[in-house]
Formats: sequence, structure tokens, C-alpha cells
Amino acid sequence: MIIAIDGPAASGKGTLARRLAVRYGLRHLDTGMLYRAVARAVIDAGADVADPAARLAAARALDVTHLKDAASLREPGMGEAASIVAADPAVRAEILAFQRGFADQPPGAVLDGRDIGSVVCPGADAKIFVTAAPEARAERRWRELVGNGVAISYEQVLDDIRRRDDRDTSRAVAPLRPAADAHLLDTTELDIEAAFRAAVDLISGS
Ligand SMILES: Nc1ncnc2c1ncn2[C@@H]1O[C@H](COP(=O)(O)OP(=O)(O)O)[C@@H](O)[C@H]1O
Ligand SMILES: Nc1ccn([C@@H]2O[C@H](COP(=O)(O)OP(=O)(O)O)[C@@H](O)[C@H]2O)c(=O)n1
Repeated sequence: MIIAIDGPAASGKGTLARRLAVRYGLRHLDTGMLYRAVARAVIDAGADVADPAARLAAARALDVTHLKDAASLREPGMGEAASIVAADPAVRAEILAFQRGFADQPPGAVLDGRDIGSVVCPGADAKIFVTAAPEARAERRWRELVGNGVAISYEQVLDDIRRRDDRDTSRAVAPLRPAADAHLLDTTELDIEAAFRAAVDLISGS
């Protein structure tokens, strides 16, 4: 079974995907971490994420076994850098096979990202596109960051989310948009538990 969870920044995709993976006994892949890791590698090499050669080299050299330890990938600024490298078709092509290979291993997986239902796993058994108002998403991400000791204002987080939403929806390759057969799940008024229950209901009916 393959479950595709897509949606904009801080909509709750990862939280939902992790819980669904436990519920259905599947593995989980947070595909945003792949783009964050590519961006981190470019920066650590002293290069610029705007440099196509540097980001392609980083995508080719990506070591997926280190993703889980990388709390630094969640730092503010890395989301923005990730969305710049993610707009590059060559970078996306480089990590597509890994994502598909992950999804295809038995017993299947839950993948969350921007293009799982539309590009990575178009044949997924269930597809959910998670949304929430930008202000609700910014509030959630801001609380998360402050809880982790990061000094950042709500306005900065909202700006980052809006900028990334714009870049992710307007890029030429694999833009952020629901697959034609995706269920839409607006979590603006739902807490984590209610969003999970709604997702299970949608998957049961898929
Ligand atoms: N339905 C919800 N209601 C309130 N907070 C939520 C909800 N879903 C997720 N969160 C919280 O919002 C933050 C962002 O969630 P996350 O799953 O990381 O989003 P994404 O993977 O889409 O970026 C986390 O701190 C998470 O605990
Ligand atoms: N499948 C994916 C996942 C992430 N991304 C890019 O990677 C960036 C970071 O993704 P993320 O899922 O870690 O970000 P959050 O939603 O957790 O803030 C996004 O803004 C996208 O530009 C993508 O293009 N395709």
C-alpha cells in the first residue's frame, strides 16, 4: 500500500504521515528532508543554492542514511534554501528514483511532500492533499520553532511560508498542486487527532 500526502509548508503533512505509517504498518519518508539535505550540502560546501552545478553535484552525492540525525535541516532558512534547489528539474530528477524505490518496497510506504501524488507515486492507493490557512500554518510552525529554542517572530515565519508557497506553486516542474484524484483535507479548524481521524476515513473510502 502506498499513501501520498502532499501540501504546503507546515500544513501538518509530516505529523499526519508519521501517524498513518504507524496505523497501517508502513514505512515513512519525509521527502522535504531530501531537498533540505541537498541545500545543506551546497551551503556546507561553501557554494550558493542559486548555483546549478553546485546543487546538482550535491543531489548526486546525497547520502540518504544521514537524514534522520539532521536536526539542523529543520532550522529556519533551510526551508527557503530547499525550495530554491527544489525548483531545479535536474535536482528533482536526481532524487526521483530513490523516492520511487522507497515507495515500492513491501509492504509499501507513506510519503509526504509536494509532488508525491502527482509525480513520484501517481498510482498511489490513497492521496491526500493537506491544506490550512497560511496564518494557521505560520502559527503552528512558529510555536514549534520557539519550542525548540529558536528566536523568530510570527511575522518572519508567515513571510517564509508565503514566499515558499509562491515559489513551490509557480515552478515549472512538479509544482505544488493536488493530483486530480487527491482528497483535499483542510486542517485549519482540526487538531492533530481530528485531522488523523479524517485522513483515516478518507483512506478507508479510497
Ligand atoms: N492539525 C494540527 N493542528 C495543530 N497543530 C498541528 C496540526 N498538524 C500539525 N501540527 C503541528 O504543526 C507543526 C507543523 O507540522 P508538520 O507536520 O511538521 O507540517 P509539515 O510536514 O506540513 O511541514 C508541528 O509543530 C505539528 O505538531
Ligand atoms: N516532494 C517535495 C518535498 C519538498 N519540496 C521542497 O522542499 C521544501 C521543504 O519541504 P518540507 O516539506 O521539508 O517543508 P515543510 O512543509 O516541512 O516546511 C519545500 O518548500 C519544497 O520546495 C519539494 O519540492 N517536493
